[in-house]
Order: sequence, then C-alpha cells, then structure tokens
Amino acid sequence: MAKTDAKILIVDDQEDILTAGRIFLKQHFTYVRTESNPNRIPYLMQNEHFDVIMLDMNYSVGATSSKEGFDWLKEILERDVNAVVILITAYGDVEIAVKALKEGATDFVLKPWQNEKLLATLLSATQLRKSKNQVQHLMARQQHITQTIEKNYGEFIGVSPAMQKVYQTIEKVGPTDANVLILGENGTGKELAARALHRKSARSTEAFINVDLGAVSETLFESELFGHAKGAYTDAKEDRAGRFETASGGTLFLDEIGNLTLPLQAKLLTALQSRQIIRLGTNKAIPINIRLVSATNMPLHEMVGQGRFRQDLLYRINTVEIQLPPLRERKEDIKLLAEHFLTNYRRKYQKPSLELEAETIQKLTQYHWPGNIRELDHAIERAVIMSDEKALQISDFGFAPAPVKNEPNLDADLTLDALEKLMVQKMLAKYAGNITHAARELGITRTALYRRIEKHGL
Ligand SMILES: Nc1ncnc2c1ncn2[C@@H]1O[C@H](COP(=O)(O)OP(=O)(O)OP(=O)(O)O)[C@@H](O)[C@H]1O
Repeated sequence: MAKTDAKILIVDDQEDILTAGRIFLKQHFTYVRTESNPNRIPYLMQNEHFDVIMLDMNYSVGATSSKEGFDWLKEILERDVNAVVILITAYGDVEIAVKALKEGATDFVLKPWQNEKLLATLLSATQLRKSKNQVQHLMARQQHITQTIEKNYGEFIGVSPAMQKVYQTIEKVGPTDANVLILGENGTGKELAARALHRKSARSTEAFINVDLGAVSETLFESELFGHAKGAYTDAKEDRAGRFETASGGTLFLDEIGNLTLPLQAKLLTALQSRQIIRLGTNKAIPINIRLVSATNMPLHEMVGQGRFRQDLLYRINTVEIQLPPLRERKEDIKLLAEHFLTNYRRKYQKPSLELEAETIQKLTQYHWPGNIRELDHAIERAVIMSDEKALQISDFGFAPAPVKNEPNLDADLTLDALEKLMVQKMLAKYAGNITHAARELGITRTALYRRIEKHGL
C-alpha cells in the first residue's frame, strides 16, 4: 500500500513507545519523527511542519496529573492554531482525554495501542490537517480576491454637494445594520456605494455577496438565492449553498431589485421576514444573519403605486435610502473623474504624458452622459487607446451616439457587425439607456451588452 504523504511527530518519554510507534508508522507515512524530550517541541515546530503531533500527557517520573501534557498542548496550539494533536493517554484516563478534547486536541489513543486503531486515528487526523490547510489557503485566497475587488471599487471621486451628502449618509449608516436601498441610474456608482457601506460596517471582514437579480432567471431564482440539495432538480448534481447562506455574517447586495417579478418578490420577502431560508429539495430551515443592501435604477416608489412592486417589500429593504445623482447633475465632478480615469489608463497603456486640455474638459462637461460614470470611464479608456497626440482630442472620444433614424435597409450592403451595432443602438434608444432591459430584449447578458457598446463606440 502506498504511504500517506504526511509528517508525524511522536513525543513520549518512554523509548519503547517511540520505537514501536516509529517502526509501525514508518510503514504507512512518509515521515515519522520521534522525540523523548518535550522541551524540544518548540524547536522542532520552528524547523519543521508536522501534520500530526502525537503527545504523551505525563513526562516526570511517577506523574499522572497530565498537567505537563496540557501545558504542551496549549503551547503547540499557540504556535499553530491549525495543529492536529493526538494525545497518548493511559488506559482509564477518560476524563483527562475528554478535557483535552475540549482544550483543542483532535483525538486520543490509549496506551498500549492497537496498531489498526492507531492507524485509523492517524489517517483521519492527517485528512483533517489537509482540510485545515485547504481552508487556510482558501481564506488567504479569498482575502486576496476581496482586496483586488476593493481596489477596483476603490475610492469615491466627487466634490459636488450631492456627493457630499452621499458620503455623509454612508458614514452614518455604514456601521449600523440598517437595510439600505440605493437608487440611481446605471453607472452612477451604486455598487461602489454598497461596497463602501460594507467596508464601514462591523461585518467588513466577512463576505460581500453580490446578486444581479436582473440576470437571475425565474426558474433558478430559489436555487441561486436559497441553495439546493443534490437531486432537487435535474441539474442539481450536489448540495449547494445559496447566496443568502454564503453572505451570512456579511452583507448581501441585491442589485437590480426592481426587476423582480411579483411572485419572486413574495419569495424574497418571506426569507427576509423570517430571517431563514430553506434549501430547495429540503425542509430544514437555516437561520441567516445578513445585512441587506439593495439597488435599482427603477422608480420603486412609483412602481408600488402601479402595483408592480410590493409595498411591504419596499418597507423591508429601505430603512435608509441613498439617491445617487446622475453625472449630468453634478458637472463639477466630471473634470475630477476624467482626470482620475486618465491617470489609471495612462499607466495601463503606457502613455505617461497624455493630458486633458481645458477645451476637451469643457466638451466632456457639456455632454449628458446617459451611462454616467461607467460611460465616462470607458470613454476615457477608449480615447487613451485611440490618441496619437500629447493631449486627448474630443475626436478621440466619439461618444455622441448617432440617433437611429431609419430602419436599416436590409437589401443594402450591411455587414453583420453593422447590423449588430444598429440593433444595440435601437434597443438602447428604446429603453432610454436602461442596460438591463436592452440586454434582456437582445437576449444577451448585461456584460455582453457593455462589451458591444464599447466595441461599437456607442
Ligand atoms: N464617484 C465615483 N468615483 C470613482 N469611480 C466611480 C464613482 N462612481 C462610480 N464609479 C465607477 O464607475 C463604474 C460603475 O459603478 P457601479 O458599478 O458602482 O455603478 P452602478 O450604479 O452599480 O451600475 P449598474 O446600475 O449599471 O449596475 C465602476 O467602475 C465604479 O468604480
């Protein structure tokens, strides 16, 4: 049988125990080290990573209190919180074994041991160590990913009075657990605001989970939000937690909440009211502890009047409302934002000396920015790519979309690309720049639509 790849340390003052352990375990594990002097434990741990440490409880002649063993257990766990320690106890020391488990030991073996039992205990201990290592690795990776995302969703830029008000509200509301509804057109920074609220909260070290409700289909809604058990439906190949569960302890950001149909609004409301969810295909209620932040570009209050949005759901999600102003209503921020994006893209595209001239800034300020800050961001990126000059010219932007006047003449020499551009323009005009609706009618995702807007310079 192949040996298990693991490093085992046995600490015991009885040489016969060490010899027996070494001879037996070396047949099953790649590395076994024995030590009769517990005082060498710190040195050994400093120099080697052990997957499992087997630890005797008594070292002084005649000692039976196990005090030394408990002290060493504590010391080992202080040096490595993920250490997997198996205690070696004398027959009849059940109370001591139970106390040791409570203090962080993983398991115990009785002296003299039966080889088969010892092997089974050590195999599950090495498995546990492997899982602990994986968890640690995943946590480190998640932290790294979170930091990267936070960097992309960095600082808020803007000095306008409207934005000052937004900052003040975020400062006040962030640290509370209040449910917040963020309203504003596409690209005004709603997700940025939601992330800022999370960062300011006591939950900031926990997850920030984002659900784009505009992109979740009616059939997958429950599975996506509440999770499912294996076999709950054809494609449910394994048990899976939903976004509510994953966000537990942290913040759940429900983007595009105005796009939910009435039946789905009812399901969402039930989960929010009861503060628990039931995974699809099970009947066990799982308590959830989330801070809810929602966002939409739809006029939710009007929609309540029209019977398109449930009033009780609105009350549940809007303890505090934050209204993000469109960019055209805070023109004083355009210059700052443009310069901010220019700094980023100068670096990215290695054009360090590119400048924005006063005349270009003035033109940018006059434009109405239907796609708001996201549009400005993309416009600057495109202009930086296109520019051959020292300063960005307004012609590098080309952002004013030509209105779609006539239906395309399909008999004319129209390329597939030109046709795609026309379709995108038409849908954007039809839905007054509402990306979610235009994307839905085109049958593509919002990201895919943004890519096409970018591609065709719309
Ligand atoms: N005040 C701001 N300062 C700097 N960057 C901003 C600001 N507001 C928004 N942005 C940037 O603009 C882009 C769009 O912002 P965000 O995704 O938060 O908008 P949104 O309102 O959630 O959009 P949508 O409704 O389309 O989902 C992001 O890259 C974001 O970092």
